[in-house]
Amino acid sequence: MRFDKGTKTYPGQKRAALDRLDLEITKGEFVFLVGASGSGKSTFLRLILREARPTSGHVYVAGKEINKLSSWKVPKLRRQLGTVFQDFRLLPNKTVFENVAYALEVIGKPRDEIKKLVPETLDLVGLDGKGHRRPDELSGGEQQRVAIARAYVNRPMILIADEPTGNLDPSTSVGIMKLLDRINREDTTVLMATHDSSIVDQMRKRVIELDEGRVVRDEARGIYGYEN
Ligand SMILES: Nc1ncnc2c1ncn2[C@@H]1O[C@H](COP(=O)(O)OP(=O)(O)OP(=O)(O)O)[C@@H](O)[C@H]1O
Repeated sequence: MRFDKGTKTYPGQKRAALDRLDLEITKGEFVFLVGASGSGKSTFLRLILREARPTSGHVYVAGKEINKLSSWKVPKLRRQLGTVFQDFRLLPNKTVFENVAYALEVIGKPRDEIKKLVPETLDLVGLDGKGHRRPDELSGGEQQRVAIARAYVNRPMILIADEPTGNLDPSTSVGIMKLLDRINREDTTVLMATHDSSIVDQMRKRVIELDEGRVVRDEARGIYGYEN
């Protein structure tokens, strides 16, 4: 993924939420996106997901220029991007198995493949034997594992995680990070926006810090590096 002077100014705003960003994230990297509230992290992720479009400059994701992609091709792009959020976003009336299977049903995967892929992925995230439960019968950490399974079941090129440990206690968060690290080792790019300084300090991965829409720090094995 690459930003070439990628800029986003929201309608009616004077200041750009992202200001001429130049950076590249290559396949298989693990990247933390940090920065104070309002620094532009969500806007960065929204451009990649094409939930927003750059006002100027270029953003390339999975070899495509985001702004040139016709809207009917957007679902195909999003299939290559798994997403995980702070608030899990599971379907409450579906079981764990159904939540994960749903991600494959909507893209038209055949039933026999779904039957194979879902248990495999639940196993990978440490939820084997819990497929029949509903989200309210799981701990927060387990619910986040379901969300990760759902994001990963289709083996996306990039996993985007927006504050995935934001609702979890520190030891549960460590378990979630081990899982994201494992997924990264399978050659999936992981891009994680976070305010969790202890996680960033423990992992020592690439850290990109934004401030007022600009990159103010980009370190290969960085730390969180600023006060919340
Ligand atoms: N829809 C919008 N309309 C106008 N301005 C917006 C919109 N969304 C974000 N902004 C502005 O763009 C800037 C960047 O916001 P953004 O949400 O990307 O920050 P963030 O780093 O994700 O913050 P947080 O850590 O609080 O989620 C802020 O100044 C914000 O007020």
